[in-house]
Amino acid sequence: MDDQPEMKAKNPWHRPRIIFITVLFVIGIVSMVAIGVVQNKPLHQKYKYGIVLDAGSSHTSVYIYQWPAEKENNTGMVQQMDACNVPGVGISGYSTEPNRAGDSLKSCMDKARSIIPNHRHPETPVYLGATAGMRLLEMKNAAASEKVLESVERVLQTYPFSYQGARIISGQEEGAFGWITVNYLNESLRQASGTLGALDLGGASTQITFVSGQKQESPDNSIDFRLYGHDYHVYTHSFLCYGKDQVLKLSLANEIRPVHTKTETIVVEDPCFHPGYRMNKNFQSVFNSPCVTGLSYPEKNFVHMGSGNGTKCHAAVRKVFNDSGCSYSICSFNGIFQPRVEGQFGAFSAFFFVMDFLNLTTLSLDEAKEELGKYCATPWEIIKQNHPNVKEKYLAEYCFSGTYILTLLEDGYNFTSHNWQDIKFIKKIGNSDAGWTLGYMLNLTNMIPAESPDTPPLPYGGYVTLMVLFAVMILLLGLLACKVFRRPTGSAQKEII
Ligand SMILES: Nc1ccn([C@@H]2O[C@H](COP(=O)(O)OP(=O)(O)O)[C@@H](O)[C@H]2O)c(=O)n1
Ligand SMILES: [Ca+2]
Repeated sequence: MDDQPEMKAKNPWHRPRIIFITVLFVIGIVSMVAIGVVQNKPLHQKYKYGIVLDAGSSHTSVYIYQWPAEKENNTGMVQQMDACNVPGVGISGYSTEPNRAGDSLKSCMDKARSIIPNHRHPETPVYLGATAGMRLLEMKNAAASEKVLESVERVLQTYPFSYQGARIISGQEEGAFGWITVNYLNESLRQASGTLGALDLGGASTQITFVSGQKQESPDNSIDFRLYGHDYHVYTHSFLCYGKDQVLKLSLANEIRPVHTKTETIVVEDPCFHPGYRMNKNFQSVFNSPCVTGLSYPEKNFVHMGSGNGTKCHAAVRKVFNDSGCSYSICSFNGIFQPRVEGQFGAFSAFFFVMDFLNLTTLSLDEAKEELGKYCATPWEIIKQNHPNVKEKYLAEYCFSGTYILTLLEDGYNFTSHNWQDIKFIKKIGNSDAGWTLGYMLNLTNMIPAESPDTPPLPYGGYVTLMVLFAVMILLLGLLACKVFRRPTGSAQKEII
């Protein structure tokens, strides 16, 4: 026993052996980490793509989505890669020359073809969903709406993608998919609580959709979802004709009716347009919609004259809501069942565009009303000077649109100054626009499973961090062991010397 240290000290291979073992040990650890990292990270992130065309009443937008090829069932994975606004009017605007509807989509579809990698084209689904503009055209002229859909279908089929159909979606689908979109993007679908209600304002319809704990009294307004293992009872309603462009017609028609017979030159004084605003318009532009009934003298013109009075505008806009005749315990308007609004809401599309233009998105309800009153009373000349780059047709309508939005939310949906702060006016969540298109695609590609998908217990980043930590720990322990192992040898050598 006593001569053992002496034997070790005399062995000339002892030191190189320790070095050799240590080097092997370090190489082993480094290799382990490297293999772990390489094995678990795809060298090139592979993406898949999907295209949805939102054929709205006022215009068409083409949305391109992308997601990592291997993770399509995880929430938050699908993101908007690009959005393209089709030039010109919405497809329902081509009812008299349907072929132009398809042609109008070409510039945005060419762009989609150029930005999606070629090898992915054949597997990239393309969906077109048409909303309230086409619903109205179908009511007015079913043959024309059919021709428009055929025209867009013909053009979409000429692209190298996987064409999946062009159809008019229902108001209920529009509301439900808008709700899915905002909650998918908000990542609230994994936790059963705290979903975001969805408020969508278009040109020809508006949708309200939210999870309600109250009794659903009307089956038409109730949808049950099972998503990622959670059940949701969702209230939804779409008001056809209550998009901002159709309500402008409805409210103008209300102003025209009492005056049109009295005089030869018909002057319609409108509190929702600025003082000094004066425009010749024809009846056709107001009474050409199935939303506006009653009077029709297409040949007649009228002078649309602004008087800029917020209070009177509010009173005029209120007239488009029918508050009598609710056959349920509680209604929004026009006899439609709606439980009390609950929770946080995301208000997007024209809700956002208008409120953002008017700088009202962060104000309280009372402040918003006051600011809007001042804006409406501002002379038209000054408004034009302040916004030289905004098209006059759109600029002229913001007082009306802002008043309609506040009236719809307060008098229609029954929001109050107490829960006004629960409405968040949003355009995007992350990089993706809020709207029905993403939810529509997620549903049609089965990317939202009913049950929660199995996921690795650790995300990739956590896995790598743990591997590195363990490797460093083993390395340190190894070095420590070497040191301990060498110490008695060193002391024994000293003793011998
Ligand atoms: N930058 C923009 C884009 C659209 N908009 C308006 O947002 C609305 C979009 O409606 P839409 O074309 O989706 O119509 P729906 O079919 O959804 O009713 C229209 O009233 C547009 O005028 C806006 O105010 N500002
Ligand atoms: Ca829309």
